[in-house]
Amino acid sequence: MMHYSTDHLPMPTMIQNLDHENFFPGRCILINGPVIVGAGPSGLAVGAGLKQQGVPFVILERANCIAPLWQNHTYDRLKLHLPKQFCQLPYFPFPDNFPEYPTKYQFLDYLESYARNFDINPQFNENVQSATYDETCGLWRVKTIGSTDNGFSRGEVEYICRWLVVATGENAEKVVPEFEGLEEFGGQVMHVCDYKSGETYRGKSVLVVGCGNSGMEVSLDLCHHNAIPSMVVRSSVHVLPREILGKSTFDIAVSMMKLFPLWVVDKILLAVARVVLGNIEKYGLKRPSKGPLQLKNTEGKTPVLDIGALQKIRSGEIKVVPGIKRFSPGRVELVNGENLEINSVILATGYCSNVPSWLKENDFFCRNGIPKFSFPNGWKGKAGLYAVGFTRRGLSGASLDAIKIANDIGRIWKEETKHKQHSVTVGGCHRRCKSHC
Ligand SMILES: Cc1cc2nc3c(=O)[nH]c(=O)nc-3n(C[C@H](O)[C@H](O)[C@H](O)COP(=O)(O)OP(=O)(O)OC[C@H]3O[C@@H](n4cnc5c(N)ncnc54)[C@H](O)[C@@H]3O)c2cc1C
Ligand SMILES: NC(=O)C1=CN([C@@H]2O[C@H](COP(=O)(O)OP(=O)(O)OC[C@H]3O[C@@H](n4cnc5c(N)ncnc54)[C@H](OP(=O)(O)O)[C@@H]3O)[C@@H](O)[C@H]2O)C=CC1
Ligand SMILES: O=C(O)C(=O)Cc1c[nH]c2ccccc12
Repeated sequence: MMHYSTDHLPMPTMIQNLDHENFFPGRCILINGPVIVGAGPSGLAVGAGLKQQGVPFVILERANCIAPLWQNHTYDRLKLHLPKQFCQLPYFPFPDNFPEYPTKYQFLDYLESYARNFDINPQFNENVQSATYDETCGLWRVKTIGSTDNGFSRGEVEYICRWLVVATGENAEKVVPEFEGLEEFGGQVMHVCDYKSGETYRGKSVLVVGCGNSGMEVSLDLCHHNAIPSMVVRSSVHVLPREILGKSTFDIAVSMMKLFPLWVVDKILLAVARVVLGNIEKYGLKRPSKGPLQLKNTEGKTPVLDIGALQKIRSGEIKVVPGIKRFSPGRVELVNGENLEINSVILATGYCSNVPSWLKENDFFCRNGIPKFSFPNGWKGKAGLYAVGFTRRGLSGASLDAIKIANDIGRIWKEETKHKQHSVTVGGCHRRCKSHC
């Protein structure tokens, strides 16, 4: 049993307000405080802010660990591609000995100590199936299917709460496009979220579909393992050097954004990229018509911060190819008519939010599972609904959301519980924020 100590009593009386039509047959738990869905960096950061203010909460996580995206769905050599000061979570800095670009293992160690430091204990193996606002009682009803570590069902549970914090991320599900003939291809096909290293691809021809940061970095990793990657660039891509004269391009862009409008910063970035990288269009890497930051802001498409793939493209070790027409046994036909013999396919075709599949709400989130209002207005909805980590600003954007959300809930919590202070501390005992019904 999780233990959430709090000085505030649960509110069992509210349960009586739930109407009978919405009667739930499974276990039903009233949460005295917010329910946070997702124990990635965003959910942990909100949890830390709430802990600091003494607000009890529950984090529901479908996986059996914190930050499963980082633990289970990233490749071995991954490093953060933004400098460390843009990737640390609120109230708890990275250790001083971390390098400028921490490895994923260092980042994971940090997240573990973050959770430990704030005594955050998510409820693991709780997959949220639906969340509905019940207007009759003014509470959120969050239904989960629980499982054991071996995958056996533990049945359904309904959590009832006043505040719901959506922290399921922009990368909750892999995007797997359909391709003609892929079922006849016969070789190994995997999404990049399951790729660990190029070790098993030595000497093999691998088609990497997609040229975002994943496609580029996996192609580079394949080169390091003497595999032969061909990378599909079906439309366009912005590649920027990760550093300019030893200083982080991202850091430079952030500084420039304080002085100039976005389009000016984009023009400067592109001019500098042209000097540092040369004309990349001659390698098949057409640049989008929108600038890199404008594209990130409007469409969420992250520019590639090059860590070495471009050099391999120049040398021909990574072959850039156009879009896919169809697959056939052991081969792929491209839109330019070229036909390649390949052993495996790695789909670096991106990720998407899963919010529309479970959150029953039409006002705050768009159909693509991202809040309708962009930064800085997309963190708070109506009726106690919040969203963290959906501003297309990476970990630093998530941290900003988390601070605002924790402070907002903390403020309301303090106001509303002020008058109860005397009655709840009777006996000075700690109480759990959960009550069962
Ligand atoms: C490979 C990769 C590298 C990246 N590198 C950087 C970087 O260097 N710097 C940077 O700033 N950003 C980076 N990002 C962006 C990335 O989005 C963030 O780093 C970060 O993981 C976002 O945190 P999050 O908590 O919002 O989402 P996530 O880490 O995805 O966490 C969301 C959590 O919600 C859980 N969940 C989802 N649906 C449900 C459900 N229905 N019920 C219960 N739980 C659910 C998931 O299991 C997951 O644990 C990178 C992304 C990827 C994919
Ligand atoms: N070191 C790091 O910190 C890393 C960070 N990341 C981050 O993770 C996030 C996800 O990145 P990533 O996984 O690269 O996903 P992206 O969404 O950035 O890229 C997806 C790519 O797949 C292509 N694609 C999609 N469908 C098809 C199709 N049917 N045929 C051909 N190509 C297709 C897209 O092309 P099109 O543009 O034409 O749609 C695009 O090039 C990003 O925010 C990224 O920055 C990822 C890896 C490493
Ligand atoms: O790494 C990512 O995917 C991020 O979302 C971090 C990020 C936010 N804004 C950017 C602009 C350029 C490159 C990376 C990012």
